[in-house]
Amino acid sequence: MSSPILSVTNFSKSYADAKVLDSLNFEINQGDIVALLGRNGAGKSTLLESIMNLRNGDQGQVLLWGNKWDNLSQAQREKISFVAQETAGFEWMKVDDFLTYLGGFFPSWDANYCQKLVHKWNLDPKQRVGDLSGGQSQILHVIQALSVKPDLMILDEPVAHLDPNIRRQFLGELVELTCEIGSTVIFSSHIVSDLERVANKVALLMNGEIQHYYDVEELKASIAHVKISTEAPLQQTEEFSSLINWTPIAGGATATIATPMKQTLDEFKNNHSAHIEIIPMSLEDWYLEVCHATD
Ligand SMILES: Nc1ncnc2c1ncn2[C@@H]1O[C@H](COP(=O)(O)OP(=O)(O)OP(=O)(O)O)[C@@H](O)[C@H]1O
Repeated sequence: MSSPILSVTNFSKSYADAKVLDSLNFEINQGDIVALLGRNGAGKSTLLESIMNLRNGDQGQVLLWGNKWDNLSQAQREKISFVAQETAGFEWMKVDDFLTYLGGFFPSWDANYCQKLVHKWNLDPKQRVGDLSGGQSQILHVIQALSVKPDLMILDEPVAHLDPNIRRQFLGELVELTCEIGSTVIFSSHIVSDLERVANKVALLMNGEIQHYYDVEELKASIAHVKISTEAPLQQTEEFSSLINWTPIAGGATATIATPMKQTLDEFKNNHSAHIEIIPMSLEDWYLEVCHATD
C-alpha cells in the first residue's frame, strides 16, 4: 500500500471562540484527485491554507510526504502548487511577464505548456494583470499552478469564476496531469457536477470534521433513491442500514440509501409484498441529501 502524500491528524483550528476544524483526520495518497466539499463557512479554505502552512492549528499535525512543513526539502516545496480563493498582487505586470517571473521560482516550470494554455484559454499576454476580469484572473492562476507540473496541487475553488467551457477544459488538464506525471490534487468546489468528471475521491467537511470520505465510483454505485410501494404508509424499518432518509408516503415510502442493497431489497420485497423502484442518483443529489439530513 502506498504511504499517504498528505496526512492530517487530530487537527483543530479556531478563530477566537469559534472552532472551525475539530480534531480532523484526513489522508491523501499519490495520484488521488480529491474534491473537498462543504457548505459556505465549513472550513475548506482554512483546511487548505493549514495544509499550505499559511494557518497555524491549535493542535494536531499536518504532514506532507511524512514531514512537517518546516522539514520539507526545497525540491519538495517547489513541486507544490497552491491557488488561493482570493488572488491579488502583481497588478502592474503584464500576463506574460508575470508568468515568466513566477516560472523562475520553479525548476519544473514548463514554459511551452504555459504558453499553450495562455493561448488556448484566450488570455492576452500583453494585458496588465490588474485589468483582468475575475474569471481571467482565475485562469491566470490556474495556468500558473498547472505549469509548475507539480507533484501536489492544492486549489481553493479553482473553477468558481470560469465559464463552463473553460471549466471543463481545465478539469481535463487536471486529469491529464495526474495521468502524465502522477500529480496529486485536492480542490474545493461548490460545483458538485464537476467532481463526477474528475475526482476519484470525495471528502465532505461538516462540523469541523471530514464526515464522509469515499471513492467516487464506489459512492456512485451505492447511492440510490428507492420508491417502495405497499398498501399502506410504511414506517422506517431496521432492515435498511446506511439510510440517508426515509419518508412514509400514502402507498409505501421513499428512501435514499447509501450502500449496495440488492440482497436487502430482495428480502424486503418478499417479506412485505412490496414493489420497489430504484431511481439512480447523482452525486449532487447525494450531497444535498446529506447536508439536508443534518439541518
Ligand atoms: N481570519 C479569520 N478570522 C476569523 N474568522 C475566520 C477567518 N477566516 C475564516 N474565518 C471563519 O471561519 C469559518 C470557515 O471559513 P472558511 O473560509 O475556511 O470556510 P469555507 O468552507 O472555505 O467557506 P466558503 O465555501 O464560503 O469559501 C467561517 O465562519 C469564517 O467566517
